[in-house]
Amino acid sequence: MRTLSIQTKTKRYPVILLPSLFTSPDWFDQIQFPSRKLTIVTNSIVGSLYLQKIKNIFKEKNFIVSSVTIPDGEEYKQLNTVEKIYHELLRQGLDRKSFLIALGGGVITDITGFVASTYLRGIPYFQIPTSLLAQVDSSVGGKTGVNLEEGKNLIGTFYQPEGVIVGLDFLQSLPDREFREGLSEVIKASLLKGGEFFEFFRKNISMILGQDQKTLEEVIYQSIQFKGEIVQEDEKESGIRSILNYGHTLGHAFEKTLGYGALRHGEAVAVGMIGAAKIAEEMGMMSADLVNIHQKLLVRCGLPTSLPYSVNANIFIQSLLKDKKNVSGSLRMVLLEAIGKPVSSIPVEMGLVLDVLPQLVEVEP
Ligand SMILES: NC(=O)c1ccc[n+]([C@@H]2O[C@H](COP(=O)([O-])OP(=O)(O)OC[C@H]3O[C@@H](n4cnc5c(N)ncnc54)[C@H](O)[C@@H]3O)[C@@H](O)[C@H]2O)c1
Ligand SMILES: O=C(O)C(=O)C[C@@H](O)[C@H](O)[C@H](O)COP(=O)(O)O
Ligand SMILES: [Zn+2]
Repeated sequence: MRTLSIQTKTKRYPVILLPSLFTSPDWFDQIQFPSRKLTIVTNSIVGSLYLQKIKNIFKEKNFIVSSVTIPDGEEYKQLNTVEKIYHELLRQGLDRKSFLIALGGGVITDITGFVASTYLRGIPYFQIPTSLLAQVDSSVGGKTGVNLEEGKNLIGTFYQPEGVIVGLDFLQSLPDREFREGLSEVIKASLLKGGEFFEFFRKNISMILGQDQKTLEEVIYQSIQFKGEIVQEDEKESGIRSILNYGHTLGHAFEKTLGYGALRHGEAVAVGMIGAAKIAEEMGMMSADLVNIHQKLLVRCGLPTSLPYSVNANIFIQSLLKDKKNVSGSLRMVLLEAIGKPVSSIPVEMGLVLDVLPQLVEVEP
C-alpha cells in the first residue's frame, strides 16, 4: 500500500494506492469515515461488476449503505442526472452527516463530487476511481462538474474529497480503449512535468501497455503525485493549475462539437495536444522534434493524432469561445516550450487555429 497526502487550503486528505480493495482490506482502517450512513454513486457497467462487493465491505462493518446507479456514458454527465440523484438521496434519507462514495470512471467522479458539493449545501465524499483516467487524474484535485449543451464542464465546483482509494485490480475489467485513453492524461502529465517522470514513462511504455503491475503502479503514483503538487499550489486554478488543461482547449471543443460520448475524453485530449503542439510550432515556440515526440508517444499508446470525422468550423469556433481559460472573449491556450516547460494563458489567433484544424479533422466546406 502506498499513500500520498494532498494538502490544500481547505482540506488534507489521503490518496491510497493498493493492489486491490478486496484482497488488501487494511485500507478501511486507514480512513476516518464521517458517519455510518452512505450512498454509493455508480453507473450500470461499473455497478454490475463492483457495487455489491463494495457494499459488502461496508455492511460487514455495520454501515448503512444505499446506492444510486446512473446510465453509463458522457452524455449523462449533465444537470438532469444530478437532479435525479438529489431526489434519490432525499428518498434514501441522506442527511448532512452522511457521505457519498463515487465508484466509477471520470464521469462518476465528476458528477458525484458535484452532487456532494451541492446536496444540502455540501456533504463529504470519497473517490473510488475504477478507470485509469479517473485514477491518474479526475479523482484527485476536487474539480467537479457537468457538461452543458454549450460546452464541457461549464457548471461545477472545486470541492475536495475526504479521501481517494485507488485499487489497481479494477483495471483488469477496463476495456482496452478506455485503458489507452487514460494514458493520454498520463502523457499530458509527463510532458508537463518532464524530468524523471517523462523518462520513466517513455522508457516503460511496453510494460505499461502490458499492464505490468509494478510499472503501472509506479506510473499511476507519479501521475497522482504530480497532479497533487499542482493542486496543492493552486487549488482553484488562478494560475499554475491551468497547465493541467494542456490539450483540453481543442479537446473539449472536439468532444462538444462531435457530440458527448462520440469520442473518449482522453482521445479528444490526445488530438488536442497535437493541435496545441502544431500551434506552438507555427508560433515558433516549439521545435518540430517535440511535435514529433508528441506524435510518437500517442501513436505508441494507440491514441489518435487526428480524427476520422468532419466538423463545422463555425460551430467549432463557437465552442472554443466558451473555454473557461479565455480572457475578455479572446482565446488563451496552454502551450509547451519544451518538455517540462508549459506556459499558460498564451493568446492564440483564431485564424491560426483554423490553419491547423484541417490537420486534425476534416473541416466542412
Ligand atoms: N475532474 C477532473 O479533474 C477530471 C480530469 C480528467 C477527466 N475528467 C472527466 O472524466 C471523464 C472521463 O473519464 P473516463 O474516461 O473514466 O470516462 P467514463 O467515466 O465514461 O469511463 C469510461 C468507460 O469505462 C467504464 N469503466 C470504468 N471503470 C471500469 C472498470 N473498472 N471496468 C470496466 N469498465 C469500466 C465506464 O463505465 C465507461 O463506459 C470526462 O467527463 C472528463 O471530463 C475530469
Ligand atoms: O484538474 C485539472 O485542473 C484539469 O484540468 C484536469 C483535466 O484533465 C480535466 O479534464 C478537467 O476536468 C478539465 O477541467 P476544465 O475546467 O477545463 O473543464
Ligand atoms: Zn482531462
